[in-house]
Amino acid sequence: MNILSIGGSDPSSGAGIQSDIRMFSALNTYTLTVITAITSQNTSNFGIVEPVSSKMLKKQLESLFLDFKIDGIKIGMVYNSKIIKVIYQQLNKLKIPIVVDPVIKSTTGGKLLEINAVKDFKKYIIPLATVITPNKDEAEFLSKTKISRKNTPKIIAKKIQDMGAKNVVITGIEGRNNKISDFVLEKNTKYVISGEKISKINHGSGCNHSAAIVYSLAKKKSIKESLYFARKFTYDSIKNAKKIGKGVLITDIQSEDKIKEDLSNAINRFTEIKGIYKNIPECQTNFVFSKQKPKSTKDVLGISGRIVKAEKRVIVAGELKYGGSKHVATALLSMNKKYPQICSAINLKYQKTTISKIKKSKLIVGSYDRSLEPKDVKIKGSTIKWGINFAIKNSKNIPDVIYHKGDFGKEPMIIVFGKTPENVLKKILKITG
Ligand SMILES: Nc1ncnc2c1ncn2[C@@H]1O[C@H](COP(=O)(O)OP(=O)(O)O)[C@@H](O)[C@H]1O
Ligand SMILES: Cc1ncc(COP(=O)(O)O)c(N)n1
Repeated sequence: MNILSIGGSDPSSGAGIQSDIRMFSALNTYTLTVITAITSQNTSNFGIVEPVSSKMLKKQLESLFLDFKIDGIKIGMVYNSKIIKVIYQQLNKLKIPIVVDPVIKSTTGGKLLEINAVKDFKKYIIPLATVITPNKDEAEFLSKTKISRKNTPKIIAKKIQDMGAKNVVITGIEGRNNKISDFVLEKNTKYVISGEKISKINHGSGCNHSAAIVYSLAKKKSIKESLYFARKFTYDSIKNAKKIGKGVLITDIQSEDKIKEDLSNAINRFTEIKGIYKNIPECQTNFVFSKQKPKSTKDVLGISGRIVKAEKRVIVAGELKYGGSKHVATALLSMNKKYPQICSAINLKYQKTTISKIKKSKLIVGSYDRSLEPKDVKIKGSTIKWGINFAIKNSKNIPDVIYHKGDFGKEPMIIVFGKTPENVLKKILKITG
């Protein structure tokens, strides 16, 4: 998936284009970027702004539209009227989700939109928005109305919707009991997404929120699903905010989320492989991905249920959890001990046809014979560890696949290994179907 972020450069990478690259990368998404302005800022102070020329902006956009399929666009800092008009000319005919984050002032007080550009912002940028995400201050500023008992968030959101945005989210409305809420106005419905307020002053949460929304919309999720996803994503990024500079904290995403995201994407794609149900064994399938240097199955993410066969479909029963898999995770741990770069694995049904496809596809295959298993291994219940080590010892290179033909009362099995779930998936595509 390719997402385009149009916005300002923040050299401290806490917000703007650089923050978007970090966030989209954490979501496993390729980021295209068009810079509207260069800023000098850090976590304490905002310096100066140098907008790019209309010509430079137009050329950047054209070069991307000529080359890439773009699945969604995020618009952040636009700064002046000239920039606004070029963006409008280039984007107004597009039929992909566009999320507008109306950045007006930075957390550190810098001006991100010239006062005399506000009119054009309303005229040209707001109507491009599939979703617009003003925070409370920005919503009040754009609607020229203070939120009060009389002027509810709904009234203010409606004013912004009337400027042309399809869906409006007013973020960061603080409530009682340490709650922070986002008010949502879709075309025909309104709702509030509420949650716990984290007491951290941070830089980047608004950028992360709009980035996560466009990511989810580009994946064809509904507005509501995307907003819930973005809220959770942003919450995690604030929770994980770090003191990198001397001033405000910079939001970040834990790498665990990346592990989850990568595995979850691969599992979804696995379930969509045509005819894959034929490769699910009686004991069902698990797909795992470990942290670096895993010590136990607790460091291995897997499905707490299994991927199960339901007639000619496969479905994921259970959720992703560390420690969610026992058998496949144990096999992976043995493999990872010898080859630390191998962090992902899946088990598939043993079939002679699959083995011959594996051999033809030039993948490296190892195997073990459970009937040769020493008695003490059986008693200790460490069959998998013994088997994988046996197969590794007898293989000159890193095995892509290890299988065994079963034993009395034990189902034969194939395990495919790889560095990442994506890597495992590529191998599966070679040997199934
Ligand atoms: N301290 C906080 N604790 C939890 N969630 C927050 C906090 N601050 C903002 N959010 C949430 O983060 C998302 C981004 O909003 P916000 O930070 O208000 O945007 P902006 O950076 O434009 O001010 C929203 O979903 C908002 O509710
Ligand atoms: C280039 C650029 N774009 C956006 C923001 C707003 O982010 P924040 O409100 O977190 O300062 C920023 N500071 N700089």
